[in-house]
Amino acid sequence: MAPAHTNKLLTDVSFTLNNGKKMPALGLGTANMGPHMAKTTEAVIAAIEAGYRHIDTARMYGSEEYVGAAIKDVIARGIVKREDLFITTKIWCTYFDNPAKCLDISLKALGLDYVDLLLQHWPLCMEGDEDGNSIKREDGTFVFNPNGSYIKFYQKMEDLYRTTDKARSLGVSNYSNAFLTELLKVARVKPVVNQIECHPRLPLKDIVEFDKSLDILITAYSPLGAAGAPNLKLPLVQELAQKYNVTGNEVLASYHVQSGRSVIPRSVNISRVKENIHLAPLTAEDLAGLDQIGIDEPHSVMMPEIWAKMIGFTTYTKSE
Ligand SMILES: NC(=O)C1=CN([C@@H]2O[C@H](COP(=O)(O)OP(=O)(O)OC[C@H]3O[C@@H](n4cnc5c(N)ncnc54)[C@H](OP(=O)(O)O)[C@@H]3O)[C@@H](O)[C@H]2O)C=CC1
Ligand SMILES: O=C[C@H](O)[C@@H](O)[C@@H](O)[C@H](O)C(=O)O
Repeated sequence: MAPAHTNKLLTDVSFTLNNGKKMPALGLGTANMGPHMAKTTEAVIAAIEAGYRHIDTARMYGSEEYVGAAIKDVIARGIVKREDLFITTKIWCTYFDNPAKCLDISLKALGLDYVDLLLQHWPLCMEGDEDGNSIKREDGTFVFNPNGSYIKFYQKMEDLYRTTDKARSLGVSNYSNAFLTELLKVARVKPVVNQIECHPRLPLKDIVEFDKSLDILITAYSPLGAAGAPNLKLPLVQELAQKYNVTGNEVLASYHVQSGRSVIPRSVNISRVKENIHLAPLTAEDLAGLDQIGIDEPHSVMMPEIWAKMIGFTTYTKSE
């Protein structure tokens, strides 16, 4: 008989941030919903009913309105109180000069007075249209602002954090060690989180170890390898799922949680959202085996190569 997974649930684990606040380890991602956007509300409601307390969104995703509708519903039905939830949103790169405007739009869309965590989405400054959308060239590439500074962008977010009650914690996303080092030379508010692409094919050990040494929590995005969930096909993931009687999704989430990282898988499939909540008791050997996949052949699924180069991701190879 297959050994049972632990009775411990991913939804029961939380981490203490460097400002003393707690962050639930498992969050639901809401990016790239495309034609499934309308299902976001249902997915977030299902997640909260199943015990998730952490939802990840961003102005750039267009999902905040749908997340907001779900929050309104679960609070109205008495399932949770606002203070039980941990809501993250992100300032898009076109608002580098005015993050306050972006946050106000986000809060209105979410129907909230504050978010629990506000992230700088990328350490990049982009040209935008009047709605804050990135301007793209005909070939699909983004137009960067040559005079924009990612550090000044973060400092404006610090002002927002220090002078309003609209963000309970401040963090960054897609920061390499070189960019974080430069930021920390002048930051008055140390980021609590660095949200990065991280999974067995891109373990980014250098960033994971550096951020840990600074007490900056990693949140792992694209844990399944993004659209089509290609990481579920990794033989070691399948082997560990069988060994611990869990799903591949649970192995890929437990890989982070057992290593002290939060993780934000996305799904609009309600049964997947509800069922993939068991913590697999992965051993140090299992974790090292999963890391080794991407140490041998690092592979990003999300980060455009040109962006990676601009922001100092030296271990990066190429997108699929
Ligand atoms: N800070 C940043 O720059 C970034 C942040 N993020 C955040 O991280 C979150 C997660 O990353 P994301 O890139 O969305 O991708 P994930 O790695 O979470 O993969 C999501 C995809 O996997 C599919 N999937 C899940 N389980 C299965 C299964 N058992 N079988 C088949 N397919 C499956 C989902 O389909 P289905 O819905 O049908 O289950 C969905 O298409 C984002 O939603 C966002 O919140 C992501 C990218 C960049
Ligand atoms: O092409 C760029 C990338 O897709 C970028 O837009 C996303 O990774 C985004 O940051 C997200 O959070 O989903």
